[in-house]
Amino acid sequence: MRLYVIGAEGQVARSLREAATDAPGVVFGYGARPEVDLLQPDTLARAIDDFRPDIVINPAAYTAVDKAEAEPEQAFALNRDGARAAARIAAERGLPIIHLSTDYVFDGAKQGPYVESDAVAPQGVYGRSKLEGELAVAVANPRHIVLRTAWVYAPFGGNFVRTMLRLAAERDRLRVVDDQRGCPTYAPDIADAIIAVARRWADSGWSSQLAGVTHLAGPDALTWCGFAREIIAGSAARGGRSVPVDPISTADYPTPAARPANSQLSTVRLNSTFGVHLPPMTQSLANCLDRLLGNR
Ligand SMILES: NC(=O)C1=CN([C@@H]2O[C@H](COP(=O)(O)OP(=O)(O)OC[C@H]3O[C@@H](n4cnc5c(N)ncnc54)[C@H](O)[C@@H]3O)[C@@H](O)[C@H]2O)C=CC1
Repeated sequence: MRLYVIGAEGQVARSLREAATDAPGVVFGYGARPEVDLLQPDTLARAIDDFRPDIVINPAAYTAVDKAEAEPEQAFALNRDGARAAARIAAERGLPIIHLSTDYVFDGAKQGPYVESDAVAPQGVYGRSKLEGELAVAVANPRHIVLRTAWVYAPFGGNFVRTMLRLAAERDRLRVVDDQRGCPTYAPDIADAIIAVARRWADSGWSSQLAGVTHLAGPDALTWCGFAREIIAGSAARGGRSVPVDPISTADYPTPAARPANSQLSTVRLNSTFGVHLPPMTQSLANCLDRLLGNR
């Protein structure tokens, strides 16, 4: 099975690169800027023609949620138009595409986990651009799987876990939002899940039941404050500084982009359609902290 990944250094793309060393029977190709730039789709078309994959995977995105409010053109250029171009290039070559999207397509008003058929209502530019990307991918390529993930963290890249560890080293107390709830998702778990989804697809062949949106997120829902406390406790257990984490409200921490109060994702479809189950948050966070704090 040959998988072509757009991007190489993002949290998910780099995790796929790492997973490649432990994925028998899978040959990976990658395209990163400047050679492959989704804003110049010809570069992607050439790279795909060279590599000849069985499946294209698109984790590349404009992911700066707050900055997107000030530069919507850039967000839409990549998250909608770039996504459409990648799906079309795959479709023109008879290839399926696995595309990554976000929990921020929801408004957060629901009580409990969101399922794939729930109404979408993004609160900001980033969420709107990703939602329009989902729709554009579906129109451009009927053989698509959109995997909506959430609250992504990894031992590398810009993410909440690394920010909390840095702040804990600099400050005596942390104040973290306690009225937004979501599912932290470890990028290496996303990579394993993408490979499992691709294998399922390759082994049993395409069926239209696979198409559409599937939620791919960690099984545990927490608030940012709750997650921060887990991170600090895990860090302290590995010799890091232990600092108190005080709960604050979203109103106490205004940001340019509004975020959903609840974006917990149900993974029932991921489990039943693809047979994929992500590890518990405690296990994945421990793996991340072990890598970050040098315990392995
Ligand atoms: N980071 C998060 O918390 C969440 C991410 N997601 C989605 O998951 C996917 C993966 O996210 P991450 O790996 O965390 O993102 P990231 O921000 O770590 O990486 C983004 C990637 O996009 C690439 N990229 C940017 N502009 C490009 C261009 N013009 N051409 C080609 N590549 C370009 C970058 O080089 C980088 O590899 C994205 O679709 C994102 O929207 C969904 C929910 C939460």
